[in-house]
Amino acid sequence: MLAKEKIIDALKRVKDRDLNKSIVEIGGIRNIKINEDRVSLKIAVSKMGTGAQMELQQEIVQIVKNEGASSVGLRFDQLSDDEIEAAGGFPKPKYEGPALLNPESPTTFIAVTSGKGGVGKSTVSVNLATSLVRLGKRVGIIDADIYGFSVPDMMGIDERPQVVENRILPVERFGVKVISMGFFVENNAPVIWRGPMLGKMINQFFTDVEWGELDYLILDLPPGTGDVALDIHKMLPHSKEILVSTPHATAAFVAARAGTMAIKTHHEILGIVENMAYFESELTGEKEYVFGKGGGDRLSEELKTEILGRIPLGQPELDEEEFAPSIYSESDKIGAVYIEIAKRVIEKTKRKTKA
Ligand SMILES: Nc1ncnc2c1ncn2[C@@H]1O[C@H](COP(=O)(O)OP(=O)(O)OP(=O)(O)O)[C@@H](O)[C@H]1O
Repeated sequence: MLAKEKIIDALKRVKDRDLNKSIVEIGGIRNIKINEDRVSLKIAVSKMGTGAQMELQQEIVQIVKNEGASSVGLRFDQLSDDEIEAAGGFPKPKYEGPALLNPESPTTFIAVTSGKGGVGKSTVSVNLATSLVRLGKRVGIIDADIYGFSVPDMMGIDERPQVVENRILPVERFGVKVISMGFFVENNAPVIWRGPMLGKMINQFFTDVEWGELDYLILDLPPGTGDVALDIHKMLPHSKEILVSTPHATAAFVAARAGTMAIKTHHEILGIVENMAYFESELTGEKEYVFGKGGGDRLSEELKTEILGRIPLGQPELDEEEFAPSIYSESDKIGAVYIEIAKRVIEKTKRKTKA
């Protein structure tokens, strides 16, 4: 008579093909009967009716025969969902896409969007990027606003990215690694970009650009809620969003639509930046609400998100050396507002970024 324990012991080596765990360990041995040298088994697996199950069957029969059985009767059973979970569940498929898009990557993606053009989305994108760098973060920016690639001009970038061994090296400015669609079109000519083409291009930015390690990748997206914006939303399932709006009621109303899209695509909205919020008189310090008041607050109520900051009207002081028309310096009043916004962004995304 064969010993049950010995057979179970031998079966410990056999692994459930999909859980990659020993069938004995996960409670797969449902029944084992021995009659002289004949063995009858019932074994539960995580997935029935697969090619892997056939293979498993042959392995088990062989092992039991090696233990001295003259015949082996084998039936299969399905492990319950609870048993599968208790066994640690199915291992995650190995990620094979670009490193930057790996959900496990420490990079936080922040898409900066607006309901309509001209509200300062690109200005906010570049100043958020430089402020994050000033706070010690590693930052990249993708200028994907196909209606006008303004990021290079705003940051005072004249050069084009170099290509080394088929890898695109982003242009570095103020410590920010910059890639703009504008780098790759002739004379910044307006192009008719269709969704798939744009998607391909952006995808290439993830695969072919040598970003190195980044804490934040800021995306300056086209305004509005068109197909293009929607495609990008879908392409970056774990991206967070910042909405830029002015205090004007209509601007806030259209921004709400962009916010609704973020919610639909399950993107977390980090908050709202209310740009051109007021004009502060240098003489009296009085605030003048040139574009009205309250748009941002209403938007924040509607989308149940906070206002990350309110940027007053005002141009950066031009530094002849740096010539970057839209970058506020650290000593600038508006630059300081951006630093506060960047701090709040870091605070809200802490879990994901490396210390
Ligand atoms: N707080 C501000 N005070 C004064 N001017 C500003 C402010 N923010 C942005 N601007 C100016 O407003 C104009 C539009 O800004 P920007 O290009 O950033 O907007 P946008 O929303 O990205 O527009 P588009 O979608 O058309 O590219 C620019 O000339 C910019 O310099």
